[in-house]
Amino acid sequence: MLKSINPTQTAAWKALTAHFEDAQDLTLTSLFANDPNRFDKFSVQFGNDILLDYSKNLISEQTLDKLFALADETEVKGAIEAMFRGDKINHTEGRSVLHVALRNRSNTPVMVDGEDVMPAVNAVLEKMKGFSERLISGEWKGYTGKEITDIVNIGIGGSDLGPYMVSEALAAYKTRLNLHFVSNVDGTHVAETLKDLNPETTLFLIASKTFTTQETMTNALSARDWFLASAEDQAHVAKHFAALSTNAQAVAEFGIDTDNMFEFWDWVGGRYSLWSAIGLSICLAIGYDNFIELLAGAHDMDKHFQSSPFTENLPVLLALIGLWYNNFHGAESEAILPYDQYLHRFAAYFQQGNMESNGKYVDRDGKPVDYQTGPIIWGEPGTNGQHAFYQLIHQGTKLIPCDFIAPAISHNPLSDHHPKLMANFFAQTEALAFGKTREQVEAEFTAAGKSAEEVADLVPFKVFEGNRPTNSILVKQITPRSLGALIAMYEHKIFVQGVIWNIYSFDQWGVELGKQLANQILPELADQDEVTSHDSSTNGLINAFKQWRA
Ligand SMILES: O=P(O)(O)OC[C@H]1O[C@](O)(CO)[C@@H](O)[C@@H]1O
Repeated sequence: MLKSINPTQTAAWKALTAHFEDAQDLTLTSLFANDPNRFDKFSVQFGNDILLDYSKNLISEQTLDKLFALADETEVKGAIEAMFRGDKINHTEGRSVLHVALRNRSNTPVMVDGEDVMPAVNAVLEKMKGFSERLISGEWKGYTGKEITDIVNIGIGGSDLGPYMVSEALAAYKTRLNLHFVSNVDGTHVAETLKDLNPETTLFLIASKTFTTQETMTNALSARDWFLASAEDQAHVAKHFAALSTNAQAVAEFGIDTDNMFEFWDWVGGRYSLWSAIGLSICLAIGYDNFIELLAGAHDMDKHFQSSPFTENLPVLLALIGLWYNNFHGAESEAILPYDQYLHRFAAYFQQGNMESNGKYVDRDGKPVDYQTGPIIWGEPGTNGQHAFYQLIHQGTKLIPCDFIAPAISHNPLSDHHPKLMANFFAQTEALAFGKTREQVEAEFTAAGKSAEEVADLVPFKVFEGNRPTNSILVKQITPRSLGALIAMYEHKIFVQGVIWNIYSFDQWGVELGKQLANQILPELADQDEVTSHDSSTNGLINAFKQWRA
């Protein structure tokens, strides 16, 4: 169990509060003007894969020193050790937090309740290898003897977002199998997905840690009905359905052959589970060897996180910088902006990763916090975002720290697309940091021959204040290995922030009430009787719904 330390009561927090007051007038323009070595000082490279430039942040060496002191006082180092050691740091569920064991390629023992989990981890990986190789090679045949061509992963939340994001991110490594992801309980999702598929050549992965999730079970039953409408014989299910779960009993009850069950364990959080059997769809999408590379990249980042001094530690640096804006500058959200079309689900993935982990108002003592915890995470790929919401980032009234992510080498080096993409990537952080002054705007207008009246009229709208902070994360190329490292970097960032905010990052009780109420409401929708059991708004809506369907 992690010790409860109120971060606001630390000396470092108080020092940061005073420092924030003193540093109000700091601008990125002056910080860069006063220090020609700022990039060298505030950038760090991870192997030959990832360069983090955090120089365009509203920080000085003093700011960082105080943030490192905060990490020390809140015992971040001890918390990292506790996680890797297998301590039950997910206190409210009484569980260890060991997604790092799933990618522990050095295979050193990792103990849970006195038992090394690595043999079980490796056994499931071997099973995933055999299964994915038989499917990809075409050796595995469907019930009419045809090769499988399409895989449908049915899962939601952590059992969908990670595999979907990675399969898209690594589409350049695609095998011959076509992957589909069904998550929403809205029948449209499964219906539209199955429309063009052939039951003879389709295999379903039912991905659910608990194997009780309403959305997934409903979609799985519809998929089974669709399949049996053609296959007719229940015995054929074994060739077309596999389960990824911790719940062997529920899998057997569903009728899936236990040979086709890929196990994982309660010490794997749903939103940290793409490294587990939940990653089977990734294996099928990009091949087992590439999946192992993904794990290896994450393991490299795990080692870096465990052993690098905080001053060079990418996840720690990102966490502390994020916290500086969240808790001192009052920023409410963070944008993740990948300049890579393949990463189009990256921000959506970390919406769950971050917001389900750190969206908590109760501290480790069970008391409400009196400071801000997890930020709102959002984002879309550049350059699309530039033509949609960047206006607000540049000239709006809200402070939105942004992470810009881009690969130096494209998988699709078509004509001059990549230089153009990258020119935008570099230009945006420069524009956000340094803006455009009134004098610059006036000079441009004058050079363009505008009258003094026009200049006076338009100048205010064309000024960019700048001083908008960004991190730039330049990746050599998006490969399975670098992507593994990138994902693990963000996972550990979330961990560090949760430790400092004195919250439990690995439970998600906040999703339960909605599920409970939906289960109460569902039977009320089955007849035409007027509903009176709720508040007037909920009753009114349910009754209007019933009337429209009558
Ligand atoms: O894998 P399961 O058990 O179906 O759960 C799916 C998702 O539901 C949640 O429990 C809550 O939304 C997530 O944490 C989890 O990733």
